[in-house]
Amino acid sequence: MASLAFSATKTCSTPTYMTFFEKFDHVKHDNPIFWKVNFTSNKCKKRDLIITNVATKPPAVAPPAPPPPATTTNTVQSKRKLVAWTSVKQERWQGELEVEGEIPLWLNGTYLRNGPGLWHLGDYNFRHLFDGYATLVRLHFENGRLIMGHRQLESEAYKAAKKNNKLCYREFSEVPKPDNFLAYIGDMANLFSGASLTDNANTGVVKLGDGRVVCLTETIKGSIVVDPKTLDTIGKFQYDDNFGGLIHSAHPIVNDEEFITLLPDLINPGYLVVRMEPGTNERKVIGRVDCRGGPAPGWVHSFPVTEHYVIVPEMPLRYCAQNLLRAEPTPLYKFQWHPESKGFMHVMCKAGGNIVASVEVPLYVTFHFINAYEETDEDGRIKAVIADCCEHNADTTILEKLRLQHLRSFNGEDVLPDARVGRFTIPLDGSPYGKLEAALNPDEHGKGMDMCSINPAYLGKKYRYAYACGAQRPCNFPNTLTKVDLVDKKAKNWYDEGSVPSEPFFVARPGATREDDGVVISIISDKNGDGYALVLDGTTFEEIARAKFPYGLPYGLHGCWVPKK
Ligand SMILES: CC1=C[C@H](O/C=C(C)\C=C\C2=C(C)CCCC2(C)C)OC1=O
Ligand SMILES: CC(/C=C/C=O)=C\C=C\O
Ligand SMILES: [Fe+2]
Repeated sequence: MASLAFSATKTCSTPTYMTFFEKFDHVKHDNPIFWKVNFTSNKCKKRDLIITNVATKPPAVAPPAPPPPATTTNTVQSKRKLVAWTSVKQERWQGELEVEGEIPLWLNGTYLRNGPGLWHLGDYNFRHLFDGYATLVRLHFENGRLIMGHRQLESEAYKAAKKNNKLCYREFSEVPKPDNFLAYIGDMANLFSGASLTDNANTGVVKLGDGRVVCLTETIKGSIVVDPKTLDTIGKFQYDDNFGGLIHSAHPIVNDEEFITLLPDLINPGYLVVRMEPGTNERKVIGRVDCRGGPAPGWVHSFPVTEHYVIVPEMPLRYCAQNLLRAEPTPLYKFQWHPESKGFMHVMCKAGGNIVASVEVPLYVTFHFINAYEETDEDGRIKAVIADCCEHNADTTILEKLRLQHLRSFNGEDVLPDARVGRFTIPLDGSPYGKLEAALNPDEHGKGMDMCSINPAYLGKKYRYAYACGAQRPCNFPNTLTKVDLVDKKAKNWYDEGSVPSEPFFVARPGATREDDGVVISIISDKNGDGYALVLDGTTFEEIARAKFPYGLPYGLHGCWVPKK
């Protein structure tokens, strides 16, 4: 494997992590290049980042393209096209960025974002967005300054793939090819035991109440603890309980008090609702929901909670054991669409595990719930639960639209399926049906709606604002940032033509009393192949700062905030 050396030097007298020299493994398809990162100004407020190609190391085999000239300054050689859907350029990088605009001085802490950033092994290209090996990105904000870093997560799946230069574990859509029939039989056995499933925790990253930072995916074994300062992989998060099972929701509800998740039961269709306290690794049962439809539980990529309840969605897009066993992906991957099985929403009491409502709702497709809350009558009695999600109009084609080939081949056609803020109203008076309606006119956000966040202080409570990716059409992927006002039923949109923004992440100003008093952070891949961190004002949704990366980064999924201690 070729290697890459980085030297980042600076003259300013601050953190030691700013000066480093490391040798990194470099993904095969890029030329080995030495980059020198210089901070030419030692004024701590404003600095100039000059990225200079200082040397090119002759590779063992002639490179496919000539190396960039040795004297180029202020430029990074790029292919001048969107890099959101191409593998990350190298294992890791860290350095301070030049900030345009003003980062609020109160914004002190670290935004971490996880996502599938490496989609090939040698000449073999993965097919689906969700297959890539996890790339962590770190934006460390301190006194108006910004230090960026990225690094590959050292999961067993990633390490084995690098070592053997082939896929060794089952990813979202990719399955290792058995060498012979005996290996095929072994693989089937490993599938049932979970041994062949990936631990490539490429979906999200959460900060537990005890400070541990854990990367997650849909497989339980893909829970991996990382160091938020260095992005080092610390090791597996071992759950100290006997639930077994192979999968959980990719989006647990996490705050300083608890970690709640759903464990789908594929044998007796249902879900176990479990809770883990900070400082422990032991999940305890809150209760169980039996599915009302079949033949398997609905996919629970995420779920919402209110102050008193856990809402368990039973989506007609259900896990599918046959598809799990297939070597080649189906259009719905590990799932199957069962409109005849209907869709349901169940409401479980957090305290006792009893089910207080279980209603049939219109068919729906969602990855992400936004939030939920309890609606009370004049006497303060809870009469309904409201649950909002990014809803794809009960159309499953979004899963196919996230194939890399599709994402990489935008030709100006408007091919992103419509989505909306789907608002469920779940009555608690014993009525058998719940409602599902658009919370606002989807034209407000271009009929694109996914990758959402809220002010975390409003988790489970009546709230007004949601942040998400929307659409400015024509497009093949959500390409705007949108702030949705669920009371005025209006949206404010940010758009940069040809760019792909990642999930907008809200961070509240310490001491804030207004829901939208804070900033929204997103990472942008632009049409020139560059990338930058963007900070918007949470209230006006206007840009307040941006900081360009040395090179564009691949698209990423979900993030978390680690406040400065
Ligand atoms: C979204 C999203 C994709 C990514 O999924 C990763 C894996 C490996 C998922 C695997 C599976 C399912 C999606 C369904 C059931 C079985 C299993 C193979 C575990 O993680 C995400 O969050
Ligand atoms: C990127 C995405 C879903 C991610 C799941 O974690 C959906 C985009 C759709 O419009
Ligand atoms: Fe997700």
